Amino acid sequence: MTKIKKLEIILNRKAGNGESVRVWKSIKMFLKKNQIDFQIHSTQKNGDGIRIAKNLADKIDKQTKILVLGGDGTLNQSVNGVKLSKNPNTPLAYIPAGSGNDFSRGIKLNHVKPIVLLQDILSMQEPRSIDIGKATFSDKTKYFVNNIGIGFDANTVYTTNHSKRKDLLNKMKLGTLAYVSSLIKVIKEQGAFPLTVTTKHGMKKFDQAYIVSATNHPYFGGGIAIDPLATPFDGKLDLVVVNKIKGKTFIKLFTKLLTDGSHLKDENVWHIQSSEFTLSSLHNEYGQMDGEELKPQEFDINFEVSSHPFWLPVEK
Ligand SMILES: Nc1ncnc2c1ncn2[C@@H]1O[C@H](COP(=O)(O)OP(=O)(O)OP(=O)(O)O)[C@@H](O)[C@H]1O
Repeated sequence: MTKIKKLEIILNRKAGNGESVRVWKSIKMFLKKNQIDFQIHSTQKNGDGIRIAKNLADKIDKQTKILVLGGDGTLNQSVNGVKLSKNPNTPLAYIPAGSGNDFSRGIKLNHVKPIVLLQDILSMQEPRSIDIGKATFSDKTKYFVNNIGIGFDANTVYTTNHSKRKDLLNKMKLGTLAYVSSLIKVIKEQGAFPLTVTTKHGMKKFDQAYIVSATNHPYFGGGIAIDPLATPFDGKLDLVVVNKIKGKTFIKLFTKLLTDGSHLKDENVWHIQSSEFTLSSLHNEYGQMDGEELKPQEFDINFEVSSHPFWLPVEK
């Protein structure tokens, strides 16, 4: 194993309802045993990941690697922090320790044990480039590793986060139950909304959009393959728009979504792959980015595919 000088570790101790602390204990033991120098930077609140990653990337040297230990939200913040720094192409290493871990699933690293992943990360000489999304809002630019959703999935994220029972169910290791009970509420409450998609080939209008996902890889919501055809290695983003449907048609489509992915062929689903497109909805809707809430708003977002170097042993 090539010796690196130091690991700067961004740790979210709240990620994965304690999973990150469990993973961190085993990693710490390995680092101490192998006399690898490290410094830990714990996030204390939302937004800390951006600040810490920016500060670290501002003064990074060649023998130091930044390692992110947390869930998709912590990785999102770390990528955005690096992009704001003086060295926006600073590679990031990542060990998933969240609840959903959709990014690691999307790059097919979710079955790799943390210590095995750490050994690969330490020995890598060159980082690998992986697609990420770049979203330009009217007032800001944000990068995302998984997806940005408007409507149904975003409403589910919002409803779960604001559910009074969430903390209790999480403590009882029943987080999925919180998600399912939110899902039932959202199915009842989420309405259709108008959406305009603009690509280099023209404009498409939807009067009854219901699920809208601009995605870098197949997964949202902790392993639901909204877009089985998406890959973070093709230099494109995918867009899936599902129209509002009811009753048996909805159940049939939902079953396809949760089982064999054939929903993409359904007449109520529209799917494109493109390096750039714009989404516009003049309707107050919930939004989510990598599982984190975007406050309800009228969306007007330009999407472009981008990429970032990662210390991650991925195969295309
Ligand atoms: N010390 C802290 N206390 C409370 N919240 C924190 C703290 N540190 C970070 N956060 C916030 O915790 C949230 C969740 O983090 P993260 O997404 O990494 O974990 P997760 O939700 O368990 O994983 P996943 O997104 O993969 O499901 C993020 O919004 C992050 O800003």
